[in-house]
Amino acid sequence: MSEIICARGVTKKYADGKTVFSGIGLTVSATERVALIGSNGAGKSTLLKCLIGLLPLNGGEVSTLGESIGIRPSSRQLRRLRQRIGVVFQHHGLVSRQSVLTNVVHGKLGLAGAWHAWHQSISRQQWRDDAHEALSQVGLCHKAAARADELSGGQAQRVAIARALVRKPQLLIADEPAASLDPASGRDVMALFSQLSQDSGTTLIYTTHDMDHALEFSDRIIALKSGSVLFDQPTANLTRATLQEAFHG
Ligand SMILES: Nc1ncnc2c1ncn2[C@@H]1O[C@H](COP(=O)(O)OP(=O)(O)OP(=O)(O)O)[C@@H](O)[C@H]1O
Repeated sequence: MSEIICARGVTKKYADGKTVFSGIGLTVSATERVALIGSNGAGKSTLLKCLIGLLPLNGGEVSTLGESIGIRPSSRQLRRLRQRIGVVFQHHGLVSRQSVLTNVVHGKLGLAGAWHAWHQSISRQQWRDDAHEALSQVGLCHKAAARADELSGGQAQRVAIARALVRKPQLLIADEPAASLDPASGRDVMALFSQLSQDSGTTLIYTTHDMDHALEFSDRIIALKSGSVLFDQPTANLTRATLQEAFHG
């Protein structure tokens, strides 16, 4: 299987001088579903952002989707990279007063030639068609005309997933996508992510504190602890007891 992420010796410090992690190495293969676990402050979100160029590194190298991100990636490299990645955060970040469809169309912004395309009515219709398709993938076509602030938390998170999918990404990144949802809605959202990534062969990397979500929806689990990788194993080799080590002591 081809590698789509290869990180070596990755070190990250924030401006206050605190080192979040150092010397992290990992690879992710195409079509893998990877759960990143660890207790609060372990550095999961920071590592995700480093892997996709949202945060600069202080040391080491990352190659993601063929783009080498060193300490100073060019803005062109970062733009190319971001066009091929869909990101979903814990808080959906929808524009509350706009329709669900418009929110999904927003996922197209930032793609190459997006503003030029928007000024051509054929492309605009194409974008709406793509947004409807993404909404049907998350089972919410019937909500296309609703305002975003009329949705439940679980529905809003599914719309955020559709907004990421409308870019037809090669890599889906989800930072605690279920953390603000009730247990049933959270599980539904994770099951949806997992299914969509398997159906389309899209690589999925997500962070979670929920051991069931890690065990049920990943092929591999990477645990961060005390600034380094505690373990990086196929999920089939792991038990709840091993996962607990990532959260205690
Ligand atoms: N912008 C920032 N400036 C300074 N320190 C930061 C910043 N963002 C995060 N940190 C610190 O970096 C460390 C790792 O934070 P990060 O959010 O990556 O951890 P996490 O594992 O995702 O935590 P959680 O599970 O609570 O979301 C924490 O100590 C945090 O306080």
